[in-house]
Amino acid sequence: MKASKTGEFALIDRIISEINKVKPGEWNSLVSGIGDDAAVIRSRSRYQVATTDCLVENVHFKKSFLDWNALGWKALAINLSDIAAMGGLPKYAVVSLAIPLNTDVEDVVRLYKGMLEAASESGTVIAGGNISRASEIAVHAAVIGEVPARGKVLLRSKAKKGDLIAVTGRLGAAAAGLRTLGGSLHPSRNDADILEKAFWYPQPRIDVGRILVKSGIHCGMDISDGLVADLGHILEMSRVGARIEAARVPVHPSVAVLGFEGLKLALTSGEDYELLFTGKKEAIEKVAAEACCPITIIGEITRGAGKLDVLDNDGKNIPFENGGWHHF
Ligand SMILES: Nc1ncnc2c1ncn2[C@@H]1O[C@H](COP(=O)(O)OP(=O)(O)OP(=O)(O)O)[C@@H](O)[C@H]1O
Ligand SMILES: Cc1ncc(C[n+]2csc(CCOP(=O)(O)O)c2C)c(N)n1
Ligand SMILES: [Mg+2]
Repeated sequence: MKASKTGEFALIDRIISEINKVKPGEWNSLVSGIGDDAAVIRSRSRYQVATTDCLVENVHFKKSFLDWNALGWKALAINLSDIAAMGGLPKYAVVSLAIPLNTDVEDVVRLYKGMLEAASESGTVIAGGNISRASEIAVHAAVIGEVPARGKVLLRSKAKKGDLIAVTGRLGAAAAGLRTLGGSLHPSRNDADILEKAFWYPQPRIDVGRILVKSGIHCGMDISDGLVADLGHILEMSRVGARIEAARVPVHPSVAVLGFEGLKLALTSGEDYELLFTGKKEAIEKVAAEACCPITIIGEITRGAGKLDVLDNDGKNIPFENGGWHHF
């Protein structure tokens, strides 16, 4: 059967079942493997975390609005965000570059300048990589980081009934930025600048990730595919349900002007790379007092296994046919 028919997550399940048949080598050191933002590996008194993600032309961006410096920033930032989503500190990155033969060398330099900005802001060393020619541009990165104290890690499987659900920052700006760059949305010049920047320059929430674990939060992930879809992963892995109040979702001000369409972008469009987490009210208040960005409580974890209700002001369920991005 073709990947386009099975869907992204059924394909990953198939990969998992092949891996589980073999379980080679240091399998016992794996605290948490496939299923979270990064793999967690036991190492002396610490945990190591490892992740990989990529940006591919015509999937994650188009040549028509490509900015090489921004591509470099974003390719590393989306990986740093996965480390942040585990409560980790990034340490080393390796980068695999696929570029067409006629790529300008200065554009590659621009790409690396963008990537190095993200690396130096987060204290990450670019330690190596790979290069290949290709028909379309693709930047793959992998990052290794560490969680300084064993057990103090954010997992998708740790949501508990009665936990409150919270997010960092404001949502929907990256998706509105993509539409602005693609020419299907026409905001004011000022909003266009803000939204395009949100699309190209996501800010990995590494500091907040550390604050979360220090404040007693155990469950978190980053929002790459869309809030509804990503919360779905937490519900599945934690075997719980959730109720969200749409009016509490922090829609980015440059997106809120779009009304219900703006709310839909904030709930289902992804690429904001904010953190989504659950925990006790007191722990979330501790986080809010320390974090450098807004922290908003949007709902509650419930018993109903896998069931997610997004409620409007009248307490009615807002249906979402497609809660987020799927590659297949
Ligand atoms: N080709 C693969 N081989 C092994 N594991 C995979 C593969 N692709 C994905 N996974 C694993 O499946 C899980 C889900 O992957 P996914 O890419 O959706 O997560 P993510 O990187 O956190 O999200 P996003 O890519 O949207 O930022 C992760 O734990 C990931 O490690
Ligand atoms: C040209 C173009 N069309 C659509 C999108 C939207 N998009 C692509 S991948 C993705 C999820 C995150 O990626 P991943 O799951 O690979 O980490 C989203 C929301 C885009 N960025 N560019
Ligand atoms: Mg991924």
